[in-house]
Amino acid sequence: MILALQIGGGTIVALALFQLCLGVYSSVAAVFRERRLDARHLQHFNDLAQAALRNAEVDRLKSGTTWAGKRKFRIVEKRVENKCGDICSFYLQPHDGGELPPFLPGQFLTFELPISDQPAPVIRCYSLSDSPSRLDRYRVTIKKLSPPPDAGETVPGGLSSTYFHANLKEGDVVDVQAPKGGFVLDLQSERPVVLIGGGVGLTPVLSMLKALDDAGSHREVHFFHAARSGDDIVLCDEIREIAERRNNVHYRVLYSAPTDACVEGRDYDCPGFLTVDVLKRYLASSNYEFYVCGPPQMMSSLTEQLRDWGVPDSDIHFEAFGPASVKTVKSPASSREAAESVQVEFSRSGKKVSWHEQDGTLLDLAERNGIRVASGCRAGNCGTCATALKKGDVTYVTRPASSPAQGSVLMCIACPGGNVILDA
Ligand SMILES: NC(=O)C1=CN([C@@H]2O[C@H](COP(=O)(O)OP(=O)(O)OC[C@H]3O[C@@H](n4cnc5c(N)ncnc54)[C@H](OP(=O)(O)O)[C@@H]3O)[C@@H](O)[C@H]2O)C=CC1
Repeated sequence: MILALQIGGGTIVALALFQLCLGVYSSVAAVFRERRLDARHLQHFNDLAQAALRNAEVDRLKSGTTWAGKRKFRIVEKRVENKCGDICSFYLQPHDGGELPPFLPGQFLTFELPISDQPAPVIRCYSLSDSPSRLDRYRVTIKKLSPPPDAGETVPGGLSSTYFHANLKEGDVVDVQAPKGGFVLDLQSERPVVLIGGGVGLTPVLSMLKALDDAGSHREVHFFHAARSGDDIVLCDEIREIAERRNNVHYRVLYSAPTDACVEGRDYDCPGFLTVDVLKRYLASSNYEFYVCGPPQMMSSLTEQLRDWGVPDSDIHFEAFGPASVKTVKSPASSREAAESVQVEFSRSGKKVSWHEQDGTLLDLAERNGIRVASGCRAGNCGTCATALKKGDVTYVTRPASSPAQGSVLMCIACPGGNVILDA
């Protein structure tokens, strides 16, 4: 009921704002038409009206008119996206038949999956890969993670991605938390933007591109899409369709291991890895906003190279799920003697343990000592591992996607800054 009222209220506010902007735009347009002023002025007012709408929408989303906790969604379509068959899109609609709140481009959904043999629901985050303006269904695009080729049979594949691919089918219902995440495109900016997607990491940046397209943005956009070959690449037709329609959007594909069937110049633009040297071939300068999502090695090397090229940190936006791969902050202990340790007390479990730099994050330390802490993305995005800090300070090894509640810390990306007591 509250949810329905919230959504209804949000929709009414958005509609009222839309009508207001439309009214202002129409009357200004009429005046300009009468006075026979040129089309550039009309375009300017059109842009202003659109910007006002975008700002209102961003404010509404930031204020959180979505849903609390988990909500049931039905898988209405499952679509294999690549030749290898290891990447599938899942289209989701609310099982309650209610409204689908919009999201910010780049955000993700958090799933709670009842995987058999697991002591508790498995929590995983997947980026939304479609346009934020689509209010009929959400889409996530998931790669089935296989064990490394030389791992033998002892190492399992990705727990959650295997569950999605092998167990979930059209008609099934899943528990989903509302869209969240701080890796979002700044829709208010007018600066040129570079969107970089490596492998299935293209999903959040594809959503960003679609948001710009839907908004009719005139921003200069360069989309770089890195994949192994034509067998692995996904959703490129959707990007190509936008790039062909819009002069301001430029699309380049890189294959690191093209097969014999891949033709350079037709299927892809460059062989090899995406590096800053490649970017320099296509970009006039480093003065762009960069949004990067891909495999950890690519994220680390590319963000480092961008910094060396002189791109300020404020213009480098990235996201990685999984153990922190792009370090933005020095671990507190890196400035200390390796032998020095601090005491970590897990008060609820009644355990006190020493922490050294090699112990990693507080979540790693807790798990190694048999302390169960619910966790999801392990990258400071989903907030599942937020735990009350009763005493002491922590330092984050990567930027948290959003600040945890006052007095809580995200254990998956936190290291102790001295002796600490945690409510775990
Ligand atoms: N919101 C998020 O945070 C999301 C994150 N992801 C992450 O994106 C990643 C995508 O994985 P996957 O699809 O398997 O990607 P791939 O392993 O297929 O990698 C994509 C491309 O990047 C290349 N690459 C590897 N290392 C580098 C490097 N150092 N510099 C430049 N390019 C490099 C690969 O080359 P080669 O393989 O030939 O070495 C390949 O061509 C996953 O780690 C996933 O967790 C995915 C979705 C959403």
